Amino acid sequence: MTAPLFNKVAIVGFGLIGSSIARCVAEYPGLANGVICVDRSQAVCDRVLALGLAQQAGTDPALVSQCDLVVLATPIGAFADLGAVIGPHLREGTILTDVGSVKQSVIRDIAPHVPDGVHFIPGHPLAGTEHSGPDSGFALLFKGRWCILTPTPGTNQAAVDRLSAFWSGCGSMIEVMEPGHHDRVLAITSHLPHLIAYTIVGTATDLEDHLQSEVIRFSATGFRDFTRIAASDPTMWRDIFLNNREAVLEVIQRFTEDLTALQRAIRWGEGDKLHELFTRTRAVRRSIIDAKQA
Ligand SMILES: NC(=O)C1=CN([C@@H]2O[C@H](COP(=O)(O)OP(=O)(O)OC[C@H]3O[C@@H](n4cnc5c(N)ncnc54)[C@H](O)[C@@H]3O)[C@@H](O)[C@H]2O)C=CC1
Ligand SMILES: O=C(O)C(=O)Cc1ccc(O)cc1
Repeated sequence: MTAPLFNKVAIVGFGLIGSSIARCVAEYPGLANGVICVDRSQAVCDRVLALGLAQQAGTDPALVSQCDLVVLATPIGAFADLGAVIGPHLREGTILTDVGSVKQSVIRDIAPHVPDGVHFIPGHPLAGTEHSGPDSGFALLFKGRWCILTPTPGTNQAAVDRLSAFWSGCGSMIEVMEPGHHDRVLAITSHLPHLIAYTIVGTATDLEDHLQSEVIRFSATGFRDFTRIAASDPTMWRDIFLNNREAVLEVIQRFTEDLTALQRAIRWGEGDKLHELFTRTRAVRRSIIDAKQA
């Protein structure tokens, strides 16, 4: 039998994503011999042990010194402090990665704390839900989903290959990308849609208060889909918007211009304009579904 890719994996921040990775390690052979949980919440550590998701769990960052793969999976606002407390405990040869939704800020916050001989490879699985905490994870979360790695120039290629193999073993497809490009792509495909969902649900709730009406009670499927996204973790999303500020502001500007053009088309009864856009967007949806089935 060949040895697993890693001996022990430390997962720092054991919520939806961290616990899903741990479940992959438990369920899929060849990834690692064991998992150590590091979480600032003792209640989370107790729950992780009760669920049998790690062999050891605690709040002490020094636990990472036993591991050859360390995955940071807290909200990204915690990364700068976390880098400072974890850095001194990393062993030479260890791969340090993360799952944060923004990549340039993560590199800014973590890289200064990475000791020589430790391979820092930022990552982002494009998979998740609106739920949080160790009970909400599941091993199939990453199956058939992209995982983007954004190594900086000079990163050891063997370490990148080893981390790629780990994510492949979790069921992901791997893409390597420049961090700034990642942040611009995610601003439009993930961050703006979440901002729109938060806005629509907020607007509808305000309207409901104002009109003393039942906007939410009679909401149709479209609105309900937005409420799912708008139920996502407030701390995580606050950190994403504050840390991908420029790219998000840029896409908000573009979106606002396009929305204004639609507003004008509705005001002036320009049905052809509306129809042409809706035809194009329907084709986009179909191409996404076709690509998934291919
Ligand atoms: N939720 C999602 O759909 C996705 C999230 N991500 C990224 O994954 C990361 C984690 O997200 P979730 O798993 O949803 O979060 P979560 O809220 O489910 O879990 C986060 C865990 O981190 C712990 N934590 C917070 N600060 C800490 C600190 N300073 N030290 C140690 N532990 C700490 C919390 O106690 C909690 O157990 C975020 O950076 C997010 O951007 C990436 C892809 C999808
Ligand atoms: O729940 C959803 O629809 C998501 O979009 C999950 C998600 C949230 C954040 C990410 O960085 C990646 C995926």
